[in-house]
This record gives sequence, C-alpha cells and structure tokens, in this order.
Amino acid sequence: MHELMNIDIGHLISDQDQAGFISRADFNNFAAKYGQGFEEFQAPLRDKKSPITLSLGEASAITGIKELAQKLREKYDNILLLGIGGSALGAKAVLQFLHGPFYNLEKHGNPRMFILDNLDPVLVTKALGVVDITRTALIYTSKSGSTPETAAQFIFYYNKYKEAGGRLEDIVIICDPGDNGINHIARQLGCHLLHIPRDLPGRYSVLSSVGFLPAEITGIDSARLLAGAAAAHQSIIDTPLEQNAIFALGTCLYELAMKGKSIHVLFNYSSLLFEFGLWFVQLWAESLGKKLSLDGQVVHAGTTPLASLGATDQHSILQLFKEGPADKVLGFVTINSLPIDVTLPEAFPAEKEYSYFTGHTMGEQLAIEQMATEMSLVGAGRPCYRLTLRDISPEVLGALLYFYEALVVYTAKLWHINPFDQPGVEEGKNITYALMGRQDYSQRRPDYEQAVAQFKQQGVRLKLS
Ligand SMILES: O=P(O)(O)OC[C@H]1O[C@H](O)[C@H](O)[C@@H](O)[C@@H]1O
Repeated sequence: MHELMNIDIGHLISDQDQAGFISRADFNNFAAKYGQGFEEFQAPLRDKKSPITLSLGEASAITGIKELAQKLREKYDNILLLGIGGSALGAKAVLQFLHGPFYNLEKHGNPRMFILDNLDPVLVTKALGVVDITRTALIYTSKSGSTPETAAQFIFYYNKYKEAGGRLEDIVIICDPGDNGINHIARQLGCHLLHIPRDLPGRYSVLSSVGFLPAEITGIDSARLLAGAAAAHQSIIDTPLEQNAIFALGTCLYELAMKGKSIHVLFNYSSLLFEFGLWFVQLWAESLGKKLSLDGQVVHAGTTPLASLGATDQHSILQLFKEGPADKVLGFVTINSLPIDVTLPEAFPAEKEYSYFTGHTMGEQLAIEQMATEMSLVGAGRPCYRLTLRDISPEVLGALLYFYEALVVYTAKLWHINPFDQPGVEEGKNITYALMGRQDYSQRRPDYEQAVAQFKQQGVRLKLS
C-alpha cells in the first residue's frame, strides 16, 4: 500500500501538548491502551471473516462481469444506472476519479453512463430527453431490492424501455441473493442478474459487481481496482502496530472525538475526488452514527463527516474551518503525480497580480495552495492529517476505498458499535411504505396517518410574502 499512497498524521499530534491535538505522551501510550483492540480488528480481516473482505473474493466474478460489459458496450450507446446510496455513490466515485468530469462528453467509443441516484421526476424525465432509449441499457442496482426510490425509477424506465421495444433480457439487475421481488423480476424477465455477497453491506459494495460493472463498461479494469484493495488489505494486516496507518489514524480520530472534535472533514484536493468525498460521507455516517452500543447502551456514537473540495472550498467554507468552532479534524487527500499539467505562459508582465505565474504549473500551484491551507489550519490549532495518492490509477483508488472501509471498521470497534447496520434509516422507510400503500404495511397505515396528521398540526407556519 505504501507504494500506492502514504499518510502523514504528524499534525494530529502536538509535542507541546497544545489543546485540540493528541499529546505526544498519549500517542506513545496508544499501543498499550488500544493494541489489544486493534488485534481484535485485524484478526477477522486476516481470517477473511470481516464483511469488507468479501470484496477480495469478488475476483472470481470479474471474468463474467467483463463478458457482460463487453456485450453491453457493443450494443448500446448509453447506460442508465438506477441506484441510490451505496448502490450509486461508489460507482460515481470510480468513474469520476478514473475518467474525469467530462466522460459523457468525450469521444471514446464506450457508452455514456448516467447514474441517476435520486427520486426526482424532473431528473428522470430530463434523462429520457438526452438518450435514445432504444440505444440505452438499464442497470438496476439495489442490494435489498426494496428501496422505494430506486424501485420507482425502475418501474418508470422499465415501462419506457418496453414501450420502445427494448430487449428485456439485456436489462441488468444487481442485488442480494434472495427469494424476494427483485430476484423474482429478474428471473421473470430472463435478464442479467448479478448478486452482491449477502453480508457485504451496500455502502461497502463498491468493490463488487456494483462498482465493477459500470467500471468495466466504461473501460476500467476492475481487476486493477481489486489489486489495489488487496494491497491495502495486506498492508493493514501485516504492518506492525507502530507503523500501522489504520491503527494510528483510527485511534487519533477516536481520541480527538473524545476531545470534542465531532466533525471529520475530508478536504479532497482534486475535482476527480469530489464524488469520492460523497462516498466517504455515506460510509462514515451510516457506519459510525449509532444510538446503541454493541451491548445495548445508549451512546449516540460517531462523528459527522463532511466532504470539501480544494482549491474551490478555500473560497467558501475554509473561513469557518479556521475561525469557527474548534470541533473539526481535517483530512487532506492529494494526488502526487498528475497525468496532465499545465505550464502558465507569460501574460500581463506589468501587472503584479498576473506576472508571478509565468513558468509555474497549475499542479504546482494546487500543491502549494493545499500545503498553505493545511499549514494555516494547523497554525490555528486545527488538527490535520494528509493522504497522498501516488497517481490516478485503479490500483490507487482500490487501495483508497478499502483503506477508508477498514478505517471505519476499526473506528467502530473503538466506539463499540456495529458498523454494518443502519437502523436509523428504517423508520422513515416504513412510514413511506405505509403511506404509499404497500400491502404488508397496511396494518400500520392508520397509525402512521394519524401520526403524520398530528405532526403537521404541530407546525408553526409563518408568512414570507
Ligand atoms: O442498495 P439498496 O438496498 O437499494 O440500498 C440503498 C441505500 O438504502 C438505505 O438508505 C441504506 O441506508 C443505505 O445504506 C443503502 O445504500
């Protein structure tokens, strides 16, 4: 992993015992205090018992995924990928990091990929306006198969597709194995059906067919993504405690949370990492934000993730990071070697605001701005760490994704919570099912309707115009 990315946590620690940082003495005591817990985290990884290691077993699915991707590439100009949360965010992160922001506008001979991850009548209708549905393949990704937003999208496009004479057997459904509606539909349509390992939760599923199929369709070798993840895995289980990045960073983040750093900002210094930032937000939030501990105590665990984009957000939220509440720890993600750089030629030499650029590259400027921002935050007493990615390659991204998955699982151990469930999102779903008239929720419907009426009554409406 060290060849793919490296990490600097030096500015989470203070030798002067500065408030808001980890003291050197505390840091030196981590092994004694948390070493045992870290071994308990490493053991299931080593034995391939941790759910995140299920991704490593997905190597066997890659040949089939490549064949399917090839077929779809040959037949179709566009792909509409329907999914939400973990069924969309990872694929978006992969495509953006490896293809850049203009993939759909560039000429490369591969299908354009539209990932529709919201319930929005305007979005779904507009998408129909930009693709020829008869030249478009549908991928419906839903681990549970019961997510109402994605199901509604699928019903809409399935009908449009059928009306247009689309080949139903070319539809792709990606879901859990199981005896449920989505599996029944796939079998009824005789379409492609790819299964996600049952115990691999959706937000950890990017390194499975969920991320691999969109990657392959657009020309990314998913075996290289997985090779990067495998390298990260090996490093996490082999590296001794004192140099182990997951141990040091995870423990620092937990201890800083105990000191009131309740917000974890990931400040990504490349437009290619914007979607990765959103993937991180779901992973961190749903895995660590828990009311109950493993033994049933009310703990309200977790820290709030926030994704920022450098250099853009230096001009919006940075002011707050530096001078607002001291409740944040910031992680910078930078890319060491860019495949493209731009040297600025001389222009307006008489003007001091413009003349100093001559001969500098934009990559150099971005790196300077990142360091300047980080230094200024550390100087203001804000703890920061930095991940430096070797380059823009599938191996690096695979390692980065697996690194954060493992970091979340280790941090959850410190919080003593389950990182693989999300009980907090269920209630809203149940109310939706009941109010939308789902049959198996009919008994609960009157109660929910009454509760909704009461809730609305409690509102205090003010006039704005
Ligand atoms: O993949 P699906 O089953 O459709 O789930 C999509 C999303 O639904 C829920 O909101 C869960 O909290 C998320 O973790 C999940 O990623």
